[in-house]
Amino acid sequence: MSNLSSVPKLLIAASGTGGHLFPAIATAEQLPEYQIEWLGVPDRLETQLVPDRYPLHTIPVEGFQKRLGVSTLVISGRLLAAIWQVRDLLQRGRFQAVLTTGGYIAAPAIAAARLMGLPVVLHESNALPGKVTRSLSAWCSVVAIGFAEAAPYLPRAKTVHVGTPVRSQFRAALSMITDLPIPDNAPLIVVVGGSQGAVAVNQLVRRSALAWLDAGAWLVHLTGDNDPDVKDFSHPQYLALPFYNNMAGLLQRATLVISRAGSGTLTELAATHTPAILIPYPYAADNHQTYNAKVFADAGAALLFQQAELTPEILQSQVSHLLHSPHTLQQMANRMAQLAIVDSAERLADLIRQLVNS
Ligand SMILES: CC(=O)N[C@H]1[C@@H](OP(=O)(O)OP(=O)(O)OC[C@H]2O[C@@H](n3ccc(=O)[nH]c3=O)[C@H](O)[C@@H]2O)O[C@H](CO)[C@@H](O)[C@@H]1O
Repeated sequence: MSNLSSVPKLLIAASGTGGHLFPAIATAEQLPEYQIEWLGVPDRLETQLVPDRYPLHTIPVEGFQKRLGVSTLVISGRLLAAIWQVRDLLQRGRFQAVLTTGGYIAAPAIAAARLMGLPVVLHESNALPGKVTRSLSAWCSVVAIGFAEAAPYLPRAKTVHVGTPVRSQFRAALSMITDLPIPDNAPLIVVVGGSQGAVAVNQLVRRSALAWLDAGAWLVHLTGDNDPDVKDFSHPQYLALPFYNNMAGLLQRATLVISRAGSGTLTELAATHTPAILIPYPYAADNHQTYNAKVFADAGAALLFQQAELTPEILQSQVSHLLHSPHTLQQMANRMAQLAIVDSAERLADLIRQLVNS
């Protein structure tokens, strides 16, 4: 029988969106010799994705955001209480290290681990690191970065460029999209708005799509489930879905993707070598999606348009032009492939092993 006390234990603090959870799950899968437990927030996506795989502990952390009527004293009190809870969890569970992917859950996780002298790896997937990463990076043993461009924003941290881990569906032999009736040779445009959908992109696409469809393309439009006008457009070659699971198969089959510029989707586009038109979410914190998109545009893998400057006419003509330019699309696909870091999950897992064993 194995001696449980010799099994290294890792606490993963990752919460919120697919962009924070998928890289952490992919890394956990590369650490089969570890006993892993998860720290998240009640009612967030982790409560659906994690409990089947790892024990999930939750603490309420949304209260750290400065809001009208909530004093700094109250916020500090909540943060201290959360640090205390995490410290208790780390102590009772005899964890040896912490991995976090940023966001509000990262603050108490990093503080508690460092107070106990445990190594902490913070993974930052965006080209412009988030506020929590910028303020707490110096406390972490290592900040693993998805984009090399993030390093100059973290001058006091030890950074290692590992890329961003993708879900296992992107790492296996890619599956086909047999559940969608798309003819084999038809050009396919896919629209993705991040894990929540993007209403403004949806409106632009519906006003531009007819020309692409009439020219023979098919369109899979992942609308999210907050779009009130989703029934406003229909066409035999147009499929609108609130969410789709087999993203690896879909992105690989796509001729061109129109997307927001979240780091998760960008990393997946690189993994499947799929050319893209990127429309950064204009209200993302510190406009970080523009920084992500610029990395891909500067590399020649994608075209970048700010939402404010993009009319349906411009989008329609840009897409039509690309669909008639197979050579340009192939070049963009090649540039996408050059941006992919296929062993990112292994690199991040190795970083954790090195710290725990040092
Ligand atoms: C609005 C906002 O601030 N979003 C941020 C959020 O990303 P958010 O999670 O919203 O967006 P990402 O592009 O990073 O990830 C979306 C994920 O959802 C998946 N998906 C999407 C649609 C669908 O139908 N099926 C599906 O599986 C995508 O394949 C991808 O894996 O955290 C990321 C990581 O910090 C940031 O880079 C993003 O800027």
